[in-house]
Amino acid sequence: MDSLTLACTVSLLAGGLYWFVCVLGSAEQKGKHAVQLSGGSIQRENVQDNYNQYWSFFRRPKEIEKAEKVPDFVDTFYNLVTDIYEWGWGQSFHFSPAIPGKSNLESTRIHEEMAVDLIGVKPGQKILDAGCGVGGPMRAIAAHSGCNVVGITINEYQVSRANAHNKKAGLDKLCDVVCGNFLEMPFEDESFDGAYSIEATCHAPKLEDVYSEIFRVLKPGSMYVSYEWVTTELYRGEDPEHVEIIQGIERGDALPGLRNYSDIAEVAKKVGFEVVKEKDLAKPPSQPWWSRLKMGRIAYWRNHILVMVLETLGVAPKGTVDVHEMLFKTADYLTRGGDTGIFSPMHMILLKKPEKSQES
Ligand SMILES: C=C(CC[C@@H](C)[C@H]1CC[C@H]2C3=CC[C@H]4[C@H](C)[C@@H](O)CC[C@]4(C)[C@H]3CC[C@]12C)C(C)C
Ligand SMILES: C[S@@+](CC[C@H](N)C(=O)[O-])C[C@H]1O[C@@H](n2cnc3c(N)ncnc32)[C@H](O)[C@@H]1O
Repeated sequence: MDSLTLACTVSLLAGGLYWFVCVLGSAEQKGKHAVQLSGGSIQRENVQDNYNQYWSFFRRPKEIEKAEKVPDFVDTFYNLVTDIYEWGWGQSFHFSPAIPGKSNLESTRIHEEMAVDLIGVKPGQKILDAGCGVGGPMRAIAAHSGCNVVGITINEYQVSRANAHNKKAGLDKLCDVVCGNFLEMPFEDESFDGAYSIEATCHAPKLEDVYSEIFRVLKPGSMYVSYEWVTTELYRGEDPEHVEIIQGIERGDALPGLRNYSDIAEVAKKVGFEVVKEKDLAKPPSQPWWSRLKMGRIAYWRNHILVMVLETLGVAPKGTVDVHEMLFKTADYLTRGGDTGIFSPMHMILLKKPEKSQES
């Protein structure tokens, strides 16, 4: 082979590799690239062990029932998946109904803005994002409403990602992120003008515990909206296929147990909220939220090959392939949950903390 042919072959191979890794594998919002996949706050040599530990929770269902263990197991889960989510989905870790003619990014933003519009807050007021992830919703909501948003997440790595994104977006004056447990928040009573949570409270072992904390930190007369993960009226506990789908969703998403839609308002009333509105945003005429998962299937295969290559080369930590495979399977359970109509990730509930009565 002459030197010209060799040079051409080498540049073609290098170009192909660059295209495969950086172009095909690029992050939706340039948040993460495949070559940067990590285990969050877990040291790279411990990623595999942590993944095995995560699964062992499900081999001992009694452990999951022990409420105090859940935040740790959720934290481990987010160390394992945060980079993969950012790389393959974007900075907003939730679903939204597909909107004809709109991109995924636009539909996501519309779904987020709806949350803050519902709680009727004014620019300059302070609102809480309970379970804020890396802050995709927080930035959209701060920019749209002009409110100061304080987010809380159990995962330290997400705090660092959210802070970096906030700064880059020029929204660090409006957005603050705290690492903590939303079951016992480090905030004063009656210190927020509003609150929202997007697909996050499903991680609480008892919904009552997180709702009562949010109730405590809200000022009287202010509102809270939540997009809840629930089983719908079509779910039948005696149908083995339904049980398989729901268990698949729970295992692949670090959930201590999905609740039925009919339980949500009951819990809210029990802790003192008034229920203003309740609606499953996934129901027609909304377009399927799961179509984005279905359309992504080819990309998941490509991602899987890429993750295998990167793990073999020692670029991605050992265990990344297992985590990716878990997500791959989870995407299928979620799609089946959507297709059968037994599951919704966007059961919206709008709540109000009552004004103080004259006597009190
Ligand atoms: C609210 C939660 C998370 C919801 C979603 C943001 C995530 C649920 C399943 C995730 C994914 C599944 C398949 C992955 C794919 C195999 C990979 O190549 C790229 C990332 C995925 C698309 C990933 C992205 C995020 C999800 C859609 C829960 C945890 C309460
Ligand atoms: C699926 S993500 C959604 C994040 C964000 N709402 C979004 O839509 O991008 C769930 C979030 O809830 C947080 N979370 C779960 N359990 C928590 C707890 N006990 N305390 C604080 N945050 C928690 C996770 O750390 C994660 O940030």
